Amino acid sequence: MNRIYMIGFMGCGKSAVGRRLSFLLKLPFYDMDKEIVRQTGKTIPEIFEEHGEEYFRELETKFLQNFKNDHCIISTGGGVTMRKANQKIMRNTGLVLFLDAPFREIWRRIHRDPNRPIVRQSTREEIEELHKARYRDYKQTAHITIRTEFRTLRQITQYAAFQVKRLKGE
Ligand SMILES: Nc1ncnc2c1ncn2[C@@H]1O[C@H](COP(=O)(O)OP(=O)(O)OP(=O)(O)O)[C@@H](O)[C@H]1O
Ligand SMILES: O=C(O)C1=C[C@@H](O)[C@@H](O)[C@H](O)C1
Ligand SMILES: [Mg+2]
Repeated sequence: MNRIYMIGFMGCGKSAVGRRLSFLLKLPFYDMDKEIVRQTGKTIPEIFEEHGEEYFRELETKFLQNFKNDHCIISTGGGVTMRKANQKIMRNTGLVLFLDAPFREIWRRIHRDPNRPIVRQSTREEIEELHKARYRDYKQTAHITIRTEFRTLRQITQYAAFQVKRLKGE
């Protein structure tokens, strides 16, 4: 299959870059978190509160297993690489693009957002640890890593499009 997956920590720019890339490459765009909210009829905080994180992780895996569309861009949830099964599905069904943003920038973007259960329940130090702990999985899962510091959304999107075309041999 021929998908493009955007991976990376919360707030790294997956949705913003994914949307722009979808215009540039003329591919439909999907946001995994939004699809899960649509399918369950619950918000992410509600899913975490009512069923716990493991249940949410299971929904993510089910989404990846059952999603049928090809030739599209999928912005994933920040914890999607926690499961090896998810890493495998993504690498086997498309190109995986990791947006590597510095933690202080990520924190600035996410720390006040009430819709992020993991951030709401943790200190800055704990979230920084989580970022560190996940970093290797993002790197290992990705076909393409883009460092976003000092780059505008437009520059990141253009670079992403260039790398995608290069890897597809276009
Ligand atoms: N390189 C950048 N320069 C300036 N602003 C950026 C950049 N990347 C992202 N942003 C802004 O940071 C915010 C978070 O980006 P976005 O929502 O795309 O992240 P995300 O990875 O999809 O986060 P999540 O899915 O966890 O909510 C947005 O307001 C976005 O416009
Ligand atoms: O980093 C995470 O674990 C998460 C990121 C969000 O995209 C959501 O998928 C959810 O809030 C969990
Ligand atoms: Mg997003």
